[in-house]
Amino acid sequence: MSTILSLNNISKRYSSVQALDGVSFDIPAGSVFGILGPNGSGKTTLLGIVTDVLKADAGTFTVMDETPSAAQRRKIGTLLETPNFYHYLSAYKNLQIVANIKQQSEADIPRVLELAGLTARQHSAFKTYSLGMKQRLAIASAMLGNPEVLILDEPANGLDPVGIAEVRTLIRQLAQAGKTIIMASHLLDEVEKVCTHVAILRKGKLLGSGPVNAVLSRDNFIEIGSADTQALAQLIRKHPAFAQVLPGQEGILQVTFTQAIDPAALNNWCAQQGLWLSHLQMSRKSLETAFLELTNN
Ligand SMILES: Nc1ncnc2c1ncn2[C@@H]1O[C@H](COP(=O)(O)OP(=O)(O)OP(=O)(O)O)[C@@H](O)[C@H]1O
Repeated sequence: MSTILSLNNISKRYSSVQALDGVSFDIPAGSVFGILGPNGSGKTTLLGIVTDVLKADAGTFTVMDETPSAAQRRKIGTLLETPNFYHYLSAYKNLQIVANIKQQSEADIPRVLELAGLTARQHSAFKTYSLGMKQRLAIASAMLGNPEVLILDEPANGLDPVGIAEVRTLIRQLAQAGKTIIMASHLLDEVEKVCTHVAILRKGKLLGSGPVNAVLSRDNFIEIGSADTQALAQLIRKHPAFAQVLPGQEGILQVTFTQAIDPAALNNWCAQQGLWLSHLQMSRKSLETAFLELTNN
């Protein structure tokens, strides 16, 4: 997978506040990349820098392996704050205005309305829209010109649960169509549900980045048990991916491996070595637990 955006040691200070402190990570093409962190962790500042609204004090970034240029910026659609749509005008008319401001062809309007699932209501006044429809229209406006990359700041903010679900579906559809989505969020749940990758920020510092599963649930272990716990403990140490074994309750062993382990394959391997498992269970530290551990020092 190639890289859409690569950040190298980005720092930014506002008088007494170090909003970003040497942040580096890569965003793979085709990912739904969540920038996750509590309020004030520097997410909006980071998005501001990569969209050229703000200037970093130090550090560099590349877009599609090149120093950012005007041509590349056109490949990025951004939605950093809710656009001021005209309440009495229809979705279509509002998009005409946006297209004219952004100097983009009005011919693209039907396509983005269709993407956002708003074709049937395109001639209704904006004020008659639900919260979810309003946000979908905002995303549609960012998609004018068919950019490869879409940057969204807190796309679920202020929405009701129905609206959140609608926006989530739209983001998934855009990702399926091959777009890279970069979104800031302070909601772990949101990131877990739509993102493939994540970078976690706290007080301007990067705590970790990579595929959601790798960053947020590193402590996967498997619980195993058999009639002869001693023999099992000895055997499991010989497994090619063995990392650690800890005694659990009632003769159950908690085993961690150096790589992802398929439970069926593990069961099969034990049987081949002459030991039958009476207990086998995957145990994954919840994303929530892992996230809290990461963010609370
Ligand atoms: N223009 C500014 N002047 C001074 N301090 C600022 C300015 N903009 C942001 N900050 C501070 O920089 C830090 C990072 O802010 P930023 O908005 O990037 O965080 P965030 O993670 O996006 O938070 P939120 O979700 O609340 O917007 C915060 O402490 C904030 O108060």
